[in-house]
Amino acid sequence: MTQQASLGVAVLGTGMMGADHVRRIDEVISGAHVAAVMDIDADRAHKLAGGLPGCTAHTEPSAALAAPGVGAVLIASPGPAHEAALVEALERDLPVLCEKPLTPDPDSALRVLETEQKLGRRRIQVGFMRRFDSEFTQLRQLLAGGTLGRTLLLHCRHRNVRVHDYFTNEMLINDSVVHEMDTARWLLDEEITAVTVVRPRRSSLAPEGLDDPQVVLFETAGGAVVTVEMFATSGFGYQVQAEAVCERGTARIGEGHGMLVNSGARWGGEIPQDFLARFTDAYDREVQQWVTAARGGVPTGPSAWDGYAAAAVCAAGVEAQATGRRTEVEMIERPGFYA
Ligand SMILES: NC(=O)c1ccc[n+]([C@@H]2O[C@H](COP(=O)([O-])OP(=O)(O)OC[C@H]3O[C@@H](n4cnc5c(N)ncnc54)[C@H](O)[C@@H]3O)[C@@H](O)[C@H]2O)c1
Ligand SMILES: O[C@H]1[C@H](O)[C@@H](O)[C@H](O)[C@@H](O)[C@H]1O
Repeated sequence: MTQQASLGVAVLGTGMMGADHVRRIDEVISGAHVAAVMDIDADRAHKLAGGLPGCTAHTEPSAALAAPGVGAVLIASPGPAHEAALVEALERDLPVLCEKPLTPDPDSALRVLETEQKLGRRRIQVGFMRRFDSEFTQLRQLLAGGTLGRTLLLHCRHRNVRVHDYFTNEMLINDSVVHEMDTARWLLDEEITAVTVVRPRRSSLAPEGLDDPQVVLFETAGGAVVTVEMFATSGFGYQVQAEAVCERGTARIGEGHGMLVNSGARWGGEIPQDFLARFTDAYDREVQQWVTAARGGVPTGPSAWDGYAAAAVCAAGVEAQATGRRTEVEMIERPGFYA
């Protein structure tokens, strides 16, 4: 029996997510190693590569993709840099795991879809990691099984402790609510057709220029309604929760009932402070599944189509937010290639 070679991954962008994925591939994932890292910050790339035997450091995506031993790409640079990197990876016929967003707008996402279709096989997986979280998976199975009947409503809560000072209203949709756009499409197995945004009174603790919290409402093709409380500066913890209200019952996830401690006349537990802590297992499963598929041929996780659909819903969300009006989502028909 021949032993399959380890997959050499080039990681583009070595900030918070990129560095965490490098650690993950190095320490957790089987069947892969980090063969190259790339960042426009040369020091950052060199420091990271220094701790990894055989890994080369680069400041240009092309150089990293062409580096010795590279057979796959993980893109963790900021969204605006994704399109060029994706197209180059496809031109080299390399499997790609691209952190969300696929690209920041529907037109550029469409160009990526077209390039992948021309290649003739799926090469892209998008980093919507919640699809690999055990609670989200369990909820999807329950809803798909039909014992609770049709899903009528999905209530979501997405709370971050804090955000950078440069976080804007648009980013609240494109960076944060984009996750609910994907999870709602995936949990309900239908497209989102319209978006409305409501702004309650603004928290005095939000950075200037950010109206926080906001409530985002999606309507789906089959008539379900999804509400998302997005509170980016909750201050106390990172919480991602969902409750499906169905014809014959409800189901809730994300309550965080980990260990409860009784002591000193109090009871309580801990709330994770960021996504790296809350979704560690999901990121591990996401990357392992991608590596396994990349070595075997066909990616099975969220596709470029899912990235495009989320970008289309984001565009409607940003317009709804700016105008205060219900905004319909404009999307192309799903190509048979992504059936
Ligand atoms: N799935 C998730 O939960 C999750 C969480 C956070 C971030 N993200 C996504 O991951 C990506 C990176 O986010 P982050 O939080 O790590 O950002 P970050 O700001 O911490 O890091 C970005 C890194 O990319 C580098 N960079 C900038 N321009 C570049 C370019 N053109 N090519 C290569 N590198 C470049 C920067 O120097 C920096 O090191 C974004 O797409 C973001 O939306 C996903
Ligand atoms: O970029 C981050 C990331 O995608 C997190 O998963 C999300 O919870 C945050 O709101 C967002 O700002």
